Amino acid sequence: MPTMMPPTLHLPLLDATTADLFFQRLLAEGNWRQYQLNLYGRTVTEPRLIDWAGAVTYRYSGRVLEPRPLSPLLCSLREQVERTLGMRFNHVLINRYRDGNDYMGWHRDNEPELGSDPTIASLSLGQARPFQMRTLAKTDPHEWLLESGSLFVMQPGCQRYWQHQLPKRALSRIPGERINLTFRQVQT
Ligand SMILES: O=C(O)CCC(=O)C(=O)O
Ligand SMILES: [Fe+2]
Repeated sequence: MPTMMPPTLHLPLLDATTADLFFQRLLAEGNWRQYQLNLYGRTVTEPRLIDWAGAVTYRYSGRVLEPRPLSPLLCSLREQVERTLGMRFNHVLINRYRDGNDYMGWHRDNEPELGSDPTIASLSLGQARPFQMRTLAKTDPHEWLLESGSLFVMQPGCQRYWQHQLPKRALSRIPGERINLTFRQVQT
């Protein structure tokens, strides 16, 4: 049976020193919020903190993320990502995982506002963490280690035919904090 791989790119974008500098500055400047979600009638606390910025409203996971200007720091990161990929992005969703207990379960980024088959560019800063993808048939996941400063790109096909997750891990393996920025193009 042939092994299918999702159409992704994984490349180094920032050196370790620069990545750490951006990590520290984002930690300090972020407007971090931990949300409560309503899951089948139960209220659960989301196992991570989030922040965002973008020129347009983005309806994400049952909430409305109002437009917010990108800080100079976020503009500079977006510019590096756009220059590297030759693409434009008008929104950035920022996830902060305090340690291995924080995670994001299996999902697709398939909100209608992202268009039918988007490219999503994901920049990792801080603690390296495994990231997994599996087909909709839930076949064995592929796994990558997303290191600080690396850019992981989910190209068209990924949100249509694959799910992804950032799994929970023992604190002994994942003691540190990670920030992830996902650059998206929200349709207007
Ligand atoms: O933290 C990550 O690497 C994944 C984040 C993600 O999947 C998302 O924001 O939709
Ligand atoms: Fe996602």
